[in-house]
Amino acid sequence: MPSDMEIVLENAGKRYLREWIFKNLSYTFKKGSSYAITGRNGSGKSTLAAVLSGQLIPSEGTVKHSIDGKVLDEHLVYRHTSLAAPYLELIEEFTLSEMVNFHFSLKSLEIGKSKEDVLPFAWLEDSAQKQVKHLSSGMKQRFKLALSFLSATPLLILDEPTSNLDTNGINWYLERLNSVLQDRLVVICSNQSYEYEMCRNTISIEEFK
Ligand SMILES: Nc1ncnc2c1ncn2[C@@H]1O[C@H](COP(=O)(O)OP(=O)(O)OP(=O)(O)O)[C@@H](O)[C@H]1O
Repeated sequence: MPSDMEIVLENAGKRYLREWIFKNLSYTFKKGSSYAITGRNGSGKSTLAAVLSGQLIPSEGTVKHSIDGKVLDEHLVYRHTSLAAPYLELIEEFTLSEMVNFHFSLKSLEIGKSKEDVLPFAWLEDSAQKQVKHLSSGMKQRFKLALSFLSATPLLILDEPTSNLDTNGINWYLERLNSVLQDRLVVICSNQSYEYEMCRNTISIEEFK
């Protein structure tokens, strides 16, 4: 079972040049709970996801990640985080098998899973020798989600999780999401209620302008 992750934001704000994307955000994110970050296009959902994943540092205020009660060095947050998003690319030249091997040389697999389980989990077992660049957009999204779902990280952030997925893919996503909600801290950035309606908490980023 992944460790216990907590993220505490205190008066956090992020600005690009003169534009404040969000301000005065104080919030605690806890393991075993799930959080939807909602808001219109361009409102700052992905920016907040980048702060939560340790990729961006707030322009004001603080963000503190801790694992099992110990505060993490901000440079180490990425090791404990899985982020799946349409704008994050995989290594396009790799075959899917190579991508699985590479990804899980950096991250541990969920207990009870092996690398051989990853492609069947994503319904991609027939594409093991295909290059990532030759996947369809929906296949690629399932692959990205599968790598995140199966990584034993306490923090799982999904930005626009069902983009490019068809109805079967959306049901696939909902089932797999359900199975990780209890054990991890899950954050979903979305405008589509069906993607996040199982989340216990909703943060409307537009309230923090
Ligand atoms: N690196 C950057 N430099 C300057 N502005 C940026 C940068 N990254 C994002 N922005 C701006 O920050 C604002 C919020 O963008 P963000 O991608 O976080 O929104 P979003 O809510 O995720 O949007 P969408 O629903 O369209 O994905 C936008 O105005 C965007 O142009």
